[in-house]
Amino acid sequence: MTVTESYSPSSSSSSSCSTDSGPVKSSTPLISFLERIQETALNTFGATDFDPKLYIDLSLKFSLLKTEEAFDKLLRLNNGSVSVPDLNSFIEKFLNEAGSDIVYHEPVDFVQEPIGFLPKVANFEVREWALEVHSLWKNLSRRVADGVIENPELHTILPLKFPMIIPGSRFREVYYWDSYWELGTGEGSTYTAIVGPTWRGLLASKMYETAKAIVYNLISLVDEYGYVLNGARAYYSNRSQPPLLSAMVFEIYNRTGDLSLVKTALPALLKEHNFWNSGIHKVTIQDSEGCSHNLSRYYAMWNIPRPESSTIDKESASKLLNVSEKQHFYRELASTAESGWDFSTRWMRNQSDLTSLATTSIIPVDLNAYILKMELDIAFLARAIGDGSTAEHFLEASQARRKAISSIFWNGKKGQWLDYWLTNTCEEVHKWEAQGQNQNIFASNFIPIWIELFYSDDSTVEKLMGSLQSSGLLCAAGIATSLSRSGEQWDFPNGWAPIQHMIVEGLARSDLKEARSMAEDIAVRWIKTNYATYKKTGTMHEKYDVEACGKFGRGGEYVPQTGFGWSNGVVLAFLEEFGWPQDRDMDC
Ligand SMILES: OC[C@H]1O[C@H](O[C@H]2O[C@H](CO)[C@@H](O)[C@H](O)[C@H]2O)[C@H](O)[C@@H](O)[C@@H]1O
Repeated sequence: MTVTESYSPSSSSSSSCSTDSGPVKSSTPLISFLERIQETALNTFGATDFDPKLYIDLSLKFSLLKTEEAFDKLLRLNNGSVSVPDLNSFIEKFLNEAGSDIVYHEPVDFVQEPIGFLPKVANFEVREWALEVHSLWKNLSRRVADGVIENPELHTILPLKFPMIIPGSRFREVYYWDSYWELGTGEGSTYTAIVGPTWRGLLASKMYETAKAIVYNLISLVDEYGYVLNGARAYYSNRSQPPLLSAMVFEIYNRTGDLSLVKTALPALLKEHNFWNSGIHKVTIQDSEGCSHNLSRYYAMWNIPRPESSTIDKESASKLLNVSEKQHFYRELASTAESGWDFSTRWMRNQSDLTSLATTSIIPVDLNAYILKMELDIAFLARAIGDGSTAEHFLEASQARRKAISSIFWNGKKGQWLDYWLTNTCEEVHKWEAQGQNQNIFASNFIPIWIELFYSDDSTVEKLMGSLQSSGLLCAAGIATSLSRSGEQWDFPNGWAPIQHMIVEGLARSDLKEARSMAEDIAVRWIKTNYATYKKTGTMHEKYDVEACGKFGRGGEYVPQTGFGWSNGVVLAFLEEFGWPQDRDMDC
């Protein structure tokens, strides 16, 4: 297989700005205390099966002061450990279990078999399975426990007002970009003619109230913080995640025509747009013809270990010698988490060295495609509520970003958009150089095809299809995220695949018949792999099956992840769009 090469845009990989100087959000005393418990638990229980997030998700039974006093009284050995019985009894007496601050919530709009559910799925076996997947929304539905609203200072979970869908497993809170695939997107409104066929996840399940609740929660985060947090925990407040809120509002509006949602959402979307297009997130770059473009990058407001992974981050940083190198690395770790791709060689100067992460020095293709979508959505939604001047302003912004995406990222020879690496992060205005484009292949290089401005251009679609076909990314479970076998979560063969939804969606909307059939082929692979895994393990909940659909593509090397709300969403969305004929079997 093709091996992704280590990437360094120029010989001067350490720019004069390699020391850390960005903004830092303050942590809370509760988080700092839970990190101490985390550290002690590692020393006491040992590293086997140790999940640091478990400890930062605990909540207090009593005040922080009282809990801290009791913790300080525990008898310690030299290495900072406590006896196992002492630590266990402290935890039992003073802390509530991780996950107890969210409780099951019966979704108000769930019915066993919604009217009009997946009308194009004719095959009985597939319908039955799709109904089981649909019923999984119930397993992932939660609301914040009453105790959190009463005493938020005892919890790291944020007191969201509305019910929520969580990814599942160790992720016991709302995640920003996961929410997009859970929500899926909608079809069948009066606007379908304008936007073309679109998608459904929760919307395929006709759970509009649940979908809206997700969006209202995210809006409340923008109201409070100015952006949507990575996830709804206090320790995620130092960064966001790929910005897909506008896409959610757009899809719900298309489906329900709910103007009051649009009116509430618009001010939040404007705030969010400003967050991504000012300060540290904004990068100005001059193209080869001397035109200046504004684009955006990931950049967390944090330069210490991520609290949910603190013990791991410290270990990863241990080979760095001085404080400023460590701070720089910690910021890169958090900024990579902001990208949603934590972690991947996509962000590393040296494939085998995590400390070479350089996310803040990269202008990412996918982020800018999402922001272009945001601009188009804002223009559309503003027009829907009669705000012509905002609509006009954002239409202009979208035209500028479209030009920027073409000038800075597009590589005609490769037929892909390529991430751009900055050579000197200190410059106010960066000068574009051909060698700044990262030539390595990632699924993100294909994401702009999601946007109508690109999928409506036949010659771009044709080039991109050829490029995708020969990329090596097409696997048994659809599109892999990367070709590198680094062992990182977002690299081959572990790369999670929900983003393939956007590529498939763009191809399916193109006027080219071949593009739609390529999209369907990818969707069929994804569905079959999920089905095979489900049949084998009896669940969609974070199960990996190396052998499922092994005879496709890479012959069993690809490890699909069929857990999580977002897998449910993408399966339902694909079934909604392409259907499943009676005579197509489900065998891999
Ligand atoms: O626990 C460490 C990291 O976990 C999250 O990242 C991963 O799970 C998320 C939830 O499914 C997903 O949105 C993300 O793309 C995954 O990489 C979290 O988002 C990170 O910030 C966190 O450090």
